[in-house]
Amino acid sequence: MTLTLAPFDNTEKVIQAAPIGICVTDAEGRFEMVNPAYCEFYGYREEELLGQPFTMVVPEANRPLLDELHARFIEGDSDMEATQEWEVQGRDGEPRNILAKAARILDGQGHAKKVTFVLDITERKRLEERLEFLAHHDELTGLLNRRAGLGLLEQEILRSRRYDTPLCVATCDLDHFKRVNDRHGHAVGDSVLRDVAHLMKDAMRQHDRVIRLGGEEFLILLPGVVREGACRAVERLRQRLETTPVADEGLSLTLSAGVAELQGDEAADALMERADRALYRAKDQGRNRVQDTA
Ligand SMILES: Nc1nc2c(ncn2[C@@H]2O[C@H](COP(=O)(O)OP(=O)(O)OP(=O)(O)O)[C@@H](O)[C@H]2O)c(=O)[nH]1
Repeated sequence: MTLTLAPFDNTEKVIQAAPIGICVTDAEGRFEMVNPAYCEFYGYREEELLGQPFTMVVPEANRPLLDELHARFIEGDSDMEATQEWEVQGRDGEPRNILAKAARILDGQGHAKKVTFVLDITERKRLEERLEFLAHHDELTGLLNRRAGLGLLEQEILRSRRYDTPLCVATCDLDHFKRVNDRHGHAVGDSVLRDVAHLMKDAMRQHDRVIRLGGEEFLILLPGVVREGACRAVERLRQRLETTPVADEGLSLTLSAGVAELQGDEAADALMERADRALYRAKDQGRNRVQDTA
């Protein structure tokens, strides 16, 4: 398609009206032209940008790399730069994401410049990151979700076999949680779950992983720990929950737990089943206790 701009050169108007950011940088990477959309996106006035190095809108750590890429593009053979994603920052310092595509152009004296087209993809990026997070985490508590947790258990089993190290699991279930919902409403129930999740993560060691299996049921993976050690750790958690009021209402909650240590060539579901059986025993025996599979 041929675009005819004659008899007048309307390029300037087209650039000014473009809804995407456009800038021209000289061989040293200084701004020579910025259009209104570019200024608006970064929160600077035109006169604040002109003559400045374009790296003023990228995080400090990336400046040397971007300077080098700019110089290489200006001196190189290719007239078009592939579309790339970058993290940038405007006047307010907030990180944003852009898609940038660039072309090399020549001025009247034959000097090479770079024209860059900038598309704001911050929202899309945030949405992608959120979807990625939600694929592996439970939205209410931020803990790993069931699918991710069971995947992790499979990995921990492989690791335990390869390095011949122990591995324990604990299935935990809040006691009489239904009463919280019934007496205080679902929103308070949600707050309780959030606080309990936070307490569980805080009470366990860094290498332990806390997973929300669903409802008021959690799974803790304790790699490198034998059954007695795992029981002690989960007992500490039980005591801590018992003595820590949760949610704005300061409610007292307790939990029951079943602990099992991986045996021989046991599969993940068999290990979980043994932990579950211990949990049922803890419930049967009056709740608010930790049972193991001995
Ligand atoms: N607020 C809230 N409640 C939930 C959520 N998921 C599950 N529940 C509730 O958790 C309750 C679980 O009840 P039960 O399975 O009877 O267990 P329990 O009352 O804790 O009794 P025991 O386990 O026998 O001690 C049900 O009322 C569910 O509706 C959630 O995400 N938010």
